[in-house]
Amino acid sequence: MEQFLVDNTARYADLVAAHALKAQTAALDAAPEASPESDITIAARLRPLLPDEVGAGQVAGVFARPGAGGVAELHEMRRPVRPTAPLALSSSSYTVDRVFGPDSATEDIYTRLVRPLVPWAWSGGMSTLFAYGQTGSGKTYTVSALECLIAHTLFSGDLDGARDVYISVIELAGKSAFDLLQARKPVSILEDSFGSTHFAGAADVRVQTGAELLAQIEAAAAFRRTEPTLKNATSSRSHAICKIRLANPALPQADEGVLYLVDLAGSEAARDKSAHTAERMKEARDINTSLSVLKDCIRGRAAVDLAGTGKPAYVPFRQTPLTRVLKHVFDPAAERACRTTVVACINPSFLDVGASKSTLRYAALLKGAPPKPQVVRYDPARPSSWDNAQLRAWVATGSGTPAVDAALLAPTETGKQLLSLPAPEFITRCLKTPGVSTEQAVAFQSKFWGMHIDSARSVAFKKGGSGRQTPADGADDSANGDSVHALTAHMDKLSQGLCSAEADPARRAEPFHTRLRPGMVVAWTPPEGVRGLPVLAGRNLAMLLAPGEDGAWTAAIVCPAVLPGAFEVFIWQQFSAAADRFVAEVILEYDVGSRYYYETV
Ligand SMILES: Nc1ncnc2c1ncn2[C@@H]1O[C@H](COP(=O)(O)OP(=O)(O)OP(=O)(O)O)[C@@H](O)[C@H]1O
Repeated sequence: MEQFLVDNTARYADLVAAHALKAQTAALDAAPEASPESDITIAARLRPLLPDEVGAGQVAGVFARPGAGGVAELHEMRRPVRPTAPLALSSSSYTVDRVFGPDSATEDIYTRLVRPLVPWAWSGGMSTLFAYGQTGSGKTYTVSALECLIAHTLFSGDLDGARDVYISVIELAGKSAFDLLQARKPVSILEDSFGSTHFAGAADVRVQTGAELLAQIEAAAAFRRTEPTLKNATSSRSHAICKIRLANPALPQADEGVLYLVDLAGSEAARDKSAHTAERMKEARDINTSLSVLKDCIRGRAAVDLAGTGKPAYVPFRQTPLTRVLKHVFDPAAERACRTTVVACINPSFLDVGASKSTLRYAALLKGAPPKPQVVRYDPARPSSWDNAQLRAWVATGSGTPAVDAALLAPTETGKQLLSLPAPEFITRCLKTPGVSTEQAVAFQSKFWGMHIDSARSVAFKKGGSGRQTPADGADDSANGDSVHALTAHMDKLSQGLCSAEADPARRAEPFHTRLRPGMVVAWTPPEGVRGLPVLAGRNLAMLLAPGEDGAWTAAIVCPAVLPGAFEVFIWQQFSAAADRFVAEVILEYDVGSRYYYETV
């Protein structure tokens, strides 16, 4: 096909020129400008043909429709079925918010569509910029230039107030994630019990000037893996994600702003891969897999927009690390408002019209109305919904005798912020109240966390029941309770030795009580009035250590840890209990990066 096009380049160019003439005389339907209120804006950027492409006789096959702002036109010429039939053009058009032609500068894209993301994140919102398109279409070129402009705006002094700015940069390749600010140290992508995504183990560097921010981005770029391919001499073989966190020191109780800048790896058509080695082929497979899940999420998100029809929506964002990071863009249950700008990058060559069509199709699909963020309403059973006054009122009545002084425990924090507080800090604050013992403080912290876990579980069940996201996208609900307090999402498959699951799959079907073994984590029922052990109001976990006499087991307490959603084994807090106190197996995996256990989804 490519040879057919090359052989007929002159005819193709004539047909395109004739089409352009017709289009100019026709009335052009002006595409609507991107609404400033819209939560997602889509740009298409057509890069210029590069000198070597022009040298090879390639011509453009994708154009910005003149005067129409947001319409891209593509022209294909197919080999006729009958050799004597005249060559004809098949033209199609796609509408996005704005199409930037080959002469447009990155500053144009920034001013029109990207700049509004910065004040949004500055004021505590979540903003995301991502560029996608086929390999060699200009994603890295565009994102790097936009990063410079964003760094300038963040430190220009034009935005109200002061923010502490932190940056992390990671690379996602297949199922692995690497910290580009720590010389490619492996990290994990974890989801906490509030549904937020974390780069566990990644550096989070504070920067105080635009130059420092850019220096970090440049340092990270030096560690990003690129390889020469047929299409691009410096092809990125992975997705790069830069996360800029904006903390407001004047309002510590407010949500932090987050700005994600994502340069996706490019998709490759079969002919782009003809010279790939086995290793390049594997990379290409991983890239195409994660991009195809991204497309499924785009499709799912579009289906959510049709939710008024009663059609249940399925957005499979938990399937790959990439879509887990971009979850807030697609998640129908997201609680935080999020603004997104997508730049669909296009190589305009007539040889790549098929790939450009696919890029534009998904861009157009993203243009639908975004899922509305849910309003977090006060729920007395849900600590993460409490403001400071509601939290303090509960502490005054729910912390035992003597009551913990709420002003000392939570001077400014909301319920969600107190849940995020490291356990030792929580306990230290409780101990500031005269008369409060360590046991009381530990039990109170456990009760508070237990309440959060239980409320998260009931939210997950409600969502499942309403036909929205079902627990953990098909996770084994009986084993892990639900998707919300199953926070995990390990990128690297941890070895069986680091996982509490039964290693032998055949044995997993056996009744739970016949499978008890050292290392297994179980939910258990503590006896009434047990003393000296932290007992949670909700589910209690323990790790079995060794069988004892009369069917009893020695076990160690497993408690919620400092990092939200993580668990740690209190190996020093052992107890002995009859096997009938153990009610279900709970599968935890050990994360080497954070050194905590996480429940598997
Ligand atoms: N708007 C543009 N103006 C001029 N040159 C451009 C433009 N966009 C991209 N290029 C050039 O095109 C080539 C490919 O660009 P880039 O590496 O950004 O592509 P990519 O989409 O990131 O590719 P991959 O997915 O393979 O990493 C580079 O040489 C780059 O300098």
